[in-house]
Amino acid sequence: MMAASVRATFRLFQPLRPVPPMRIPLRQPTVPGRTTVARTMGVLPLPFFSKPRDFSLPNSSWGPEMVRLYEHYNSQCEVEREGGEKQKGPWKRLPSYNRVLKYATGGVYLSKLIQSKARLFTRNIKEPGASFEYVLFDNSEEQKCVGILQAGHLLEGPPGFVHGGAIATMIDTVTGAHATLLSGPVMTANLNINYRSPIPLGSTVVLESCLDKKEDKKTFVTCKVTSSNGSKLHSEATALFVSISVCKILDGV
Ligand SMILES: CCCCCCCCCCCCCCCC(=O)SCCNC(=O)CCNC(=O)[C@H](O)C(C)(C)COP(=O)(O)OP(=O)(O)OC[C@H]1O[C@@H](n2cnc3c(N)ncnc32)[C@H](O)[C@@H]1OP(=O)(O)O
Repeated sequence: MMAASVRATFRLFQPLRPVPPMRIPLRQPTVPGRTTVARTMGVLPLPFFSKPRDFSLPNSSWGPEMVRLYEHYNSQCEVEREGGEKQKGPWKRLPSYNRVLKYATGGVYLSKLIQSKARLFTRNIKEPGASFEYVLFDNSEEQKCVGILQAGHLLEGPPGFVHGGAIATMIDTVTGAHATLLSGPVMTANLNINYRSPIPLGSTVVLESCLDKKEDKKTFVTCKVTSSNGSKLHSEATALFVSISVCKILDGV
């Protein structure tokens, strides 16, 4: 019953794609002598206006390498043309929330309607810098997605190094977000990782996901994890994502 009503609601939010945190203006520009309040104020209850936290923005726990790489890609999200005019650049920063529903159009509202405790596990350690600090950038023209990860102290596997499962999680996150952008809703069907050299805990690494090929429901991507200056290969992976319908997820697959 619950699944059916959620499914009906979710259809309104298709297709799955990122949205800016707030699409509906709270207030429209004030015209002298007239107070204008967005019409939607009467439609949506006030708590729905709270802005979700975007975890992909710099915070005080980010080290110099994390900040440097963030700035490197972020500076290419908007480029200045001759004459000073700004236009979209080749890269796009992807926002990052603590609940998957918030990625869908209108999902911020849906996320609040469904009072589930479910949270995206890469974004649920309260202490900044303790686990996965990451930001994703997408380059649709080159069909590439890059993740910059600073691996915190709670991700330890072998003493002083990052746990292989945490590395797999981040490869799945970067390739999964990339495949979603390429093909819409997908699930990981296969993830194959070769761990080449350990990642020191606390270090910043770069994950680069590239489209290999698309065949009907299948999206094949490859991923490389390298040190922040690209000199060391830490891991390489291939992944297969299979397109699914959102209704299937809501029905419990
Ligand atoms: C703003 C940003 C936007 C982005 C916004 C994203 C935000 C969010 C961020 C978080 C990102 C986290 C990303 C995590 C992503 C998961 O971690 S997903 C969780 C882990 N994965 C699972 O639990 C999947 C479990 N498996 C399944 O549900 C089903 O087996 C599958 C994978 C959906 C496939 O089932 P199906 O739809 O029935 O597919 P089926 O018809 O059997 O097969 C289709 C084709 O795929 C092939 N295939 C299926 N499975 C396999 C396999 N394992 N190996 C090889 N081939 C296979 C079949 O042979 C078939 O091939 P063809 O015959 O067509 O050539």
